[in-house]
Amino acid sequence: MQTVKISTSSKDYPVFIGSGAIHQLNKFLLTDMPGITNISIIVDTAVADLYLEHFQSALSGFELSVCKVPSGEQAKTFDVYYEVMSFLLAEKLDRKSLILALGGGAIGDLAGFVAATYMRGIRFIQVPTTILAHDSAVGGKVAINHPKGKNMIGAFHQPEAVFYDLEFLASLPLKEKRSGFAEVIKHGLIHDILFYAHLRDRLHSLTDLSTADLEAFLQRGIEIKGEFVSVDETEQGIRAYLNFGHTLGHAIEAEMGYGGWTHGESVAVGMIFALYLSQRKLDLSFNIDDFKKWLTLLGYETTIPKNVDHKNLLERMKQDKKSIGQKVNFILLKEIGNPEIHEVSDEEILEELARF
Ligand SMILES: NC(=O)c1ccc[n+]([C@@H]2O[C@H](COP(=O)([O-])OP(=O)(O)OC[C@H]3O[C@@H](n4cnc5c(N)ncnc54)[C@H](O)[C@@H]3O)[C@@H](O)[C@H]2O)c1
Ligand SMILES: O=C(O)C(=O)C[C@@H](O)[C@H](O)[C@H](O)COP(=O)(O)O
Ligand SMILES: [Zn+2]
Repeated sequence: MQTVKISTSSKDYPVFIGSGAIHQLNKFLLTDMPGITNISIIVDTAVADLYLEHFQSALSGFELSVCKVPSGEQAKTFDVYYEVMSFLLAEKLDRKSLILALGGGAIGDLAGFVAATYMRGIRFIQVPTTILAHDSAVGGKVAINHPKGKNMIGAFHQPEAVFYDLEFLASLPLKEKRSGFAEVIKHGLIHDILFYAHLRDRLHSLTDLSTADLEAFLQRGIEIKGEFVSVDETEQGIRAYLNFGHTLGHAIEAEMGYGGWTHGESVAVGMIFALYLSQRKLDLSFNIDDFKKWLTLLGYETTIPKNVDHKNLLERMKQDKKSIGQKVNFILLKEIGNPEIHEVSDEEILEELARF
């Protein structure tokens, strides 16, 4: 098992990565988190069917309750948030209680936001079950969506630890593997040209990946994420680089109706768009056609669907959290591994969307 240490201004915590990682959780709770009164597991129904029994059998000596929520983006709604809050109150969680988020990024984001706001903040642990969650479980961004925009209601609240048991990943459908790998590729593009080159070299299919490769890719992704978060926990500056591909990506997700396209599928298209803008505005030297061919081989879409209205996308991008005074800011690349934030005018965005 590997451990990556995440160090932020509000908290330091470990990310345990490897097969069987959840079997270390009980010991961690007993030795590193004294005084826990009771624990609530927040889990989506699909993950519960697959893994809840197995997960619960790894825990003993605690008063446990289980709160099941819908799977996918349906979990990140105000109604579900309210239901979970009501559940925790009924279960009498207090300020010494613990929340365990068992699931993908949607569950981590929801449960983390619940933990951040229940009685003004209680402790939680991330137990990610998707590839994508190598990103979402680390760094403390927690949120639910608003119909007007992704993650519009949220907080920064770091977990006490992350237990990333790679055995969970075996049951992931291909679509979800693809979604997760978009963020792995993002981590390479924004920060580590050698890692990106290594991914290009090794990743020809998402179905025949060796466990060793998968583990190494996820660990490197987590390390890169940790580097940004440790310098800039609350996104005053360079943390925004982790948003590469998300300006358009989030607009696509919201415009298509949350869950229509997965987060990673939308981010992949958003990254291609940001690469075109990077060529236009920063003279990025990079073969985008070749990149698109690679993504196509891996099964990604490489442009927005024909029926999506460009003006609607622009309006959504104006509500992105990086937009200031209705001016849209994109994360662009000067070169691979070297991101910058740049304002892009409405005219430039619409022109590039028309060409896209
Ligand atoms: N907080 C952050 O820093 C951050 C970073 C990236 C993404 N996100 C958020 O994460 C969410 C996407 O995360 P996700 O892709 O993990 O989504 P998810 O939690 O919706 O999981 C995707 C689907 O896979 C299923 N699933 C989960 N684990 C499984 C398993 N082991 N086997 C089979 N099926 C499984 C779920 O039930 C769901 O249907 C988005 O809401 C995105 O905004 C947050
Ligand atoms: O951790 C971050 O910072 C990121 O931007 C990581 C993204 O992959 C993630 O999707 C995040 O939730 C987006 O944040 P938002 O602030 O744009 O909602
Ligand atoms: Zn993301």
